[in-house]
Amino acid sequence: MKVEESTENELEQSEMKVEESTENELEQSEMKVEESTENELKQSESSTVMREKKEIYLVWEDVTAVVAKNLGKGATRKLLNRQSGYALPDRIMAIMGPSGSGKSTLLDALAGRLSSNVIMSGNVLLNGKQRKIGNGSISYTTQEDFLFGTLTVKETLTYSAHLRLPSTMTKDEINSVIENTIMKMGLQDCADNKVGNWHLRGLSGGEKRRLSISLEILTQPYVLFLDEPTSGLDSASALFVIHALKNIALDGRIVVCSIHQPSGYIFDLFDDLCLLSSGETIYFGEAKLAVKFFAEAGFPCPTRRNPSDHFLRCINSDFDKMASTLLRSLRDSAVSVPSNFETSFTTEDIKAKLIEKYRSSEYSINTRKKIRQIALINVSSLHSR
Ligand SMILES: Nc1ncnc2c1ncn2[C@@H]1O[C@H](COP(=O)(O)OP(=O)(O)OP(=O)(O)O)[C@@H](O)[C@H]1O
Repeated sequence: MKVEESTENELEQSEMKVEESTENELEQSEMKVEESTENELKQSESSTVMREKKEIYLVWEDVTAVVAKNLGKGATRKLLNRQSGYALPDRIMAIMGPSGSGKSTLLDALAGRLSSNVIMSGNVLLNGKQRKIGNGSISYTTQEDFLFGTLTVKETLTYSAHLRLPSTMTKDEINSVIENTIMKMGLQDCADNKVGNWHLRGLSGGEKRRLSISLEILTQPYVLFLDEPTSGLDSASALFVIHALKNIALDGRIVVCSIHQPSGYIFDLFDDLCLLSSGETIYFGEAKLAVKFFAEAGFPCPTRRNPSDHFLRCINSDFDKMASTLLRSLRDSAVSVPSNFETSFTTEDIKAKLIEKYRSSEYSINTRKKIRQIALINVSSLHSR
């Protein structure tokens, strides 16, 4: 009897154990499925932030910006006059022009961050809609670097990433975004260096600028606006910054930056050019075709001269004073004055000719055509982030 009882007990117990363990296993496997589905969902949500490539189109048409003069007593001053253009993904655009020509104003108008005293008319549309910075689609980097001197590069990015990336992202995913950003911006060698401040030796100017840009690309905005990203940098650091921006553009983003006077190497990296003078368009189109446009307008770029130097030499009125002083001294010393457009025309004349020429040129016609074509594309709307 006892043997029978114990065998029965053992059988019962072993059956219970099997049932229990099967139940546990089932529960565990159910939990695992739930967990992995949740993880997959989270991953797909975060990969939207990490890898999303969209069709994006930025167009602006007849953008005019005006400020009141004399404390608003009627008179106004035009900062931009009927600017039209478009920017496409995978391309980097330079807004160039002499100081005060309206580069920052145009950038502000496109990014929707004009000062309250500036009145703007015309349209700026991103995928057919007006947008402002602040929803994650658009980022804007100013000339100044606002960074904490006591944090390292990695710490700076980590703080910002945890504050700005979606809460659905796991720690590992956030870390991978940070690592990718560090690689993309070439900050690997200084990732553990402190930013530095007035009493703490830290990053170089170029590294600081690349870190500032890194903070903006963490959230993978569709459009990046940068105001003079190379100002104050030596030529190698400036080239590094523009190279990094070009790589960001090639990731399916639109990159538009104002730049004062790029070196030949840097100019060659730009796909598109918007050349301004006194708020007027001198040229808008492919950067490499600008030399052809200037030649067609009667102001060919001398061989072996940096095109951007030539363009600014033609439209920067500051050269007039220098040219007239030089001419006077040549005449006084009875030296024959060389005859070229630089001595035959004032920059005001050259500017007027170029503005006129551009308005009736194929470049201007093509720009309008392209803007109309873009308006007809049924682009998907962008997510606000
Ligand atoms: N909010 C404003 N109120 C009044 N005038 C303004 C305002 N913003 C810009 N301006 C004027 O508009 C002109 C163009 O300024 P903007 O900053 O766009 O030029 P820029 O080409 O970027 O010059 P820089 O290369 O020197 O930065 C300047 O004469 C400037 O004083």
